[in-house]
Amino acid sequence: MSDSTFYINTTDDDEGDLKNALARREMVIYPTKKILVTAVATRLLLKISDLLTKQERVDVALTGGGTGIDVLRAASENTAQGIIEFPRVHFWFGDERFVQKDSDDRNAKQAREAWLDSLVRNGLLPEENIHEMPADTRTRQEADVAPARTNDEILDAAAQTYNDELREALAGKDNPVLDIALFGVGPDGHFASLFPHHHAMQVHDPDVRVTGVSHSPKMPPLRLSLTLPFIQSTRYVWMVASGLTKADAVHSAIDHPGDPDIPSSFAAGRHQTLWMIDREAFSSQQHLLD
Ligand SMILES: O=C1O[C@H](COP(=O)(O)O)[C@@H](O)[C@H](O)[C@H]1O
Repeated sequence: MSDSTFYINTTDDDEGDLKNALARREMVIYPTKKILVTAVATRLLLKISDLLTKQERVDVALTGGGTGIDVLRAASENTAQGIIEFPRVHFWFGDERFVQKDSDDRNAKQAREAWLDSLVRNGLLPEENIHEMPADTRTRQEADVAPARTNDEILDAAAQTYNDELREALAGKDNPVLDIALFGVGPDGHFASLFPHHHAMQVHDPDVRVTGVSHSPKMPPLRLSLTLPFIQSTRYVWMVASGLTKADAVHSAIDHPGDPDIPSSFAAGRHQTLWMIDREAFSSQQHLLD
């Protein structure tokens, strides 16, 4: 394969049901991780700017994870930031590690350090436009010795808090959903904090936007996540993956839409479902381009 960018599938940008959304998935393959994260950051900024010409505010869910945070770092260096009226942009999170607010594990802390804090410092983004998921207000020691039932109750309350914040904030929009949601993919195929066969995958009620995730197979064990129905109500769902360790997961997600073994195979947006990956993450599907 040459060092070019490849597009697989196309979408007609029509609204459709979940089956159609899964059938209309697009994929863009970039030659390197560096080009990938720059391209995703640029696309994100341009899409926000485009949407702001048509609507009053834009709501974006950010992701944690190595590649996801690199995208935000790339956004912080991108001159296209200059075309965006950030006071009309609200940043949310697709999932969060339920740890103390100052923990380096928190996706929100990493996202702030990579990009959001610099927007606030430079007077571009109002602090109140950053909607962090709740943090664990207990000490780590207290959380470690708490009974599972207590943890579940605390997680449920935290999920309800973020659910209500989303519901109230989005209520004034013509379409009370997120506009763009960015997600990373784990080697096990998880996205957000939705892990294979985990109870958090069983939420089907579209009014339940957020769920607690206990006993996460990836550390830390307590998490919060947007639910599948809420993610699938989002207009633009963008998946980002890089590196050889993600190749099998990406392959399975694309080959087997709607497979509970691979949560990211359920990723779908109402207008667009776009996978953006680098060549290493594509290596299991190389035959499609040969
Ligand atoms: O724990 C998480 O993992 C996924 C994937 O992260 P990566 O480092 O393997 O790219 C991430 O998307 C999610 O936000 C995060 O909480």
